[in-house]
Amino acid sequence: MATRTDLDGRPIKPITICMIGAGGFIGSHLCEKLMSETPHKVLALDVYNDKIKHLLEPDSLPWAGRIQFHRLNIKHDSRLEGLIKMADLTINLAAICTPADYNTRPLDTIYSNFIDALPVVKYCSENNKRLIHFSTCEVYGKTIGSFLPKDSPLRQDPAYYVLKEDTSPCIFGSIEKQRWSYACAKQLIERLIYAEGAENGLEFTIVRPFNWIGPRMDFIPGIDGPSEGVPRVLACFSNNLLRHEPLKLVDGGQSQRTFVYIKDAIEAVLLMIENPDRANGHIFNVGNPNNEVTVRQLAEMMTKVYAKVSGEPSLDSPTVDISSKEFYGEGYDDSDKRIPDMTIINKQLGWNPKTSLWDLLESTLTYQHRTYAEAIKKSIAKPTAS
Ligand SMILES: NC(=O)c1ccc[n+]([C@@H]2O[C@H](COP(=O)([O-])OP(=O)(O)OC[C@H]3O[C@@H](n4cnc5c(N)ncnc54)[C@H](O)[C@@H]3O)[C@@H](O)[C@H]2O)c1
Ligand SMILES: O=c1ccn([C@@H]2O[C@H](COP(=O)(O)OP(=O)(O)O[C@H]3OC[C@@H](O)[C@H](O)[C@H]3O)[C@@H](O)[C@H]2O)c(=O)[nH]1
Repeated sequence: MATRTDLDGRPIKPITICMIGAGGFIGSHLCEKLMSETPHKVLALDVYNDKIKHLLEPDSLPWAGRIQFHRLNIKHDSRLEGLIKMADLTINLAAICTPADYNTRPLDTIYSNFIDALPVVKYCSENNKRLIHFSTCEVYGKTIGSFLPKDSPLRQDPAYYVLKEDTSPCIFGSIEKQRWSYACAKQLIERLIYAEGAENGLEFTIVRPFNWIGPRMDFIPGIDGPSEGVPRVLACFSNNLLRHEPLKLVDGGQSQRTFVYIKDAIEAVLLMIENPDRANGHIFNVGNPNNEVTVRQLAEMMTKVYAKVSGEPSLDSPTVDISSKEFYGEGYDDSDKRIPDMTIINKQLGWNPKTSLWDLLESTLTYQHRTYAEAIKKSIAKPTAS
């Protein structure tokens, strides 16, 4: 491998990374990138390894020896501190992060996103280890603009909706709207990490992902996940398309999101890993402000793209409306709009997303079709046990 240099032209020294939650969607892509393009070592911690099996076996892989899987639950495992001590950098991805859980399992959500992250922060701080912690764009909550009258011209003014790391407030709903249990827990762990930096000198970077999507995201209910499970929107809509069912639009699909391709976003994380002087002490939005759609538009686009990649015609009525109460249950609420400001990440790391929404959906739905279409056909054909 040719000598790699950082953004300031200095050679990059190989490091050891303790990656917690390495077996998830983002972790699997980050491990893949680190193995194929860098000399770094990864201690991969998770309760599952299905999504990184292809990187762990067989032993003849070119990166064998550079990635080591440790099956552990950070809630109760005394090996955690030792593994953090062995590494130069810890990346914490572990979390419950599917909205269907926030209002139905608020205790698990708060424990996972705040309490379980505490020892990770503590061990990094006490052992002078650098930490990259995954937070979320949900810490912004709702936009200021959403509180303006519907016909206010100010709603069109970016000052009322663009989300900036250092100036935007965090606006959540009332306590009974348990949707915000996740965002609030993430906000508090961000504040704790920031305080560890300020008072005890912890070297940290906080990442706020804005709807990263791509292959291996979540699960397809009944195929590689529980049949009653509700994953995030990409997997929900993929599941509907694979089963030739209408896509369900929660409360009419009016909420807006910006989607970024996982492979673009992983480039940003690699820049953070390899440019500590530029990344330490910062909170970074990582998203694609150019890929904004309403959820309804996302459904329409996915329907078109899926017809193209599968060669199967779409339904006459491809979508159906459903109330949030019916879909998610009591206590659901939603972020209205999420446009990331890119000033800080541009200035510090020179990063910009590249992939359009159409292109990222095309490669992702090609993957979904190739991975799941046969299994779904078989599961539908199989008579159900009586
Ligand atoms: N994907 C996105 O767009 C997005 C957006 C905002 C924030 N995030 C944040 O990024 C991080 C990773 O998200 P993801 O999309 O890869 O989710 P994911 O659910 O695919 O990955 C999380 C991984 O953490 C593991 N994990 C959870 N609790 C654990 C524990 N106690 N011990 C060991 N492992 C544990 C899970 O098994 C899973 O493999 C999360 O913190 C999430 O909140 C992701
Ligand atoms: O089948 C579905 C699923 C979801 N939706 C809607 O689609 C939108 C996006 O839903 P997602 O499940 O992807 O989750 P959200 O964007 O609301 O939150 C996510 O954002 C950032 C991360 O922290 C988390 O991964 C998650 O909380 C929501 O408005 C939701 O109500 C549907 O209309 N139909």
